[in-house]
Amino acid sequence: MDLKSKSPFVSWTRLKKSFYYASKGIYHTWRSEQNFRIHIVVAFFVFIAAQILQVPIVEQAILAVVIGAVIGMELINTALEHMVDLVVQTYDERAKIIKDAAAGAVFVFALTAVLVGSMIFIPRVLEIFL
Ligand SMILES: Nc1ncnc2c1ncn2[C@@H]1O[C@H](COP(=O)(O)OP(=O)(O)OP(=O)(O)O)[C@@H](O)[C@H]1O
Repeated sequence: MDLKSKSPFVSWTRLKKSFYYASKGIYHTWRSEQNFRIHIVVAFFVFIAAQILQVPIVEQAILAVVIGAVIGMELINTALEHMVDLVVQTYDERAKIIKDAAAGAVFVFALTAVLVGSMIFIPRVLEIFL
């Protein structure tokens, strides 16, 4: 076997390409999905609030994980919506189930993020006002 033709352990060109395509997917979702834009803006303000309220780094990491999960799930939801639209051009009950279940998954993640955010922020905000 020709060893030179073997692909390297890490190809920087391929790595750069995959980052480029991933950023295109994120940009497309930002342009087309209102919920995605809302999640990103909320994430930004949560980060600012965490700095102002001096939330400990471990709790900030937990916030980052739940917010990242919501944003990632929104991207998967967008991919699924496009996949369904590519395959199904007419009304189909199965298409409805796929889209509704994917939207439901985003909703569950978003509710979890709100719950975690409330657990972290509400006691601190109450401490300021009470
Ligand atoms: N081909 C289809 N067959 C049956 N129901 C569909 C179909 N396409 C969409 N639907 C229903 O319409 C809803 C909205 O679908 P749509 O593709 O507009 O997504 P959306 O949730 O509005 O996404 P977006 O965030 O892009 O606005 C779906 O959740 C589903 O219930």
